[in-house]
Amino acid sequence: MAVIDSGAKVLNVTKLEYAWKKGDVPVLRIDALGLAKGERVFLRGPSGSGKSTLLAAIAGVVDIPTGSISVAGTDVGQLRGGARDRFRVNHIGLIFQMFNLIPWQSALENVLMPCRFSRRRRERAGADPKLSALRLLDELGLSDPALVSAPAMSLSVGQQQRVAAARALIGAPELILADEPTSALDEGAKASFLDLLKRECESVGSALLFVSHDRSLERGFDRVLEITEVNKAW
Ligand SMILES: Nc1ncnc2c1ncn2[C@@H]1O[C@H](COP(=O)(O)OP(=O)(O)OP(=O)(O)O)[C@@H](O)[C@H]1O
Repeated sequence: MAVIDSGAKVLNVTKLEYAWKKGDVPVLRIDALGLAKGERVFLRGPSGSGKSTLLAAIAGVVDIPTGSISVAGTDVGQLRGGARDRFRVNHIGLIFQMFNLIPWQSALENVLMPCRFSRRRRERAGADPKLSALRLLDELGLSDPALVSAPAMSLSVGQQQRVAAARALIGAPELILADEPTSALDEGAKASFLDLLKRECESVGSALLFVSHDRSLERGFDRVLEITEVNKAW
């Protein structure tokens, strides 16, 4: 069980309304959604119900004309351009379906990427970020030096997924957003990856919002939310 400080919210979504095109019917209408510090929440829901759109809004990838989203006490919607990008790398770790690794860079270089762009993440990664990256990779099951130094594109899907998780976790961002990162894995690999991810979030103190339509994965989370109950637009 994660240590949850219910007084300190890492994520606060209030009266959010979002449509992909101005004038279209909104895909998201959320009155209130919050995550406490260190809390691990499983958000499930059918295909097309707005899960990925919600994560994009929280990450500040899309603009929110109505409502507010605060992450670690900052209203993401109030940040513009480069400031929003800097905020994202400082405070949020992302694990998406396609992992978004830089294919020609090594596994280790990919994990260290947030530390290159964020002094905060670098400082929070300890005296030697490289050692932290190697520790995270090791704990996520990637310890073979040949794999650690191999270009990301030469790794298997499961290995790439571990690299993406280590990259999200390095430097202990307050919030990890994971969008179906297990979709390409078999059942056994899904469960063990998820156990590792939850354990690592707990060890670095990050809250986790894990999105999936796969209900077999929801065990062991602090809270399970059904998006069709949270998202009134659905
Ligand atoms: N880039 C986009 N431009 C326009 N519409 C989009 C875009 N991305 C998603 N949508 C639409 O928004 C709605 C919600 O999609 P979203 O991807 O958020 O759902 P989801 O619950 O994550 O689905 P899945 O489980 O299949 O990934 C859908 O109707 C989808 O067609």
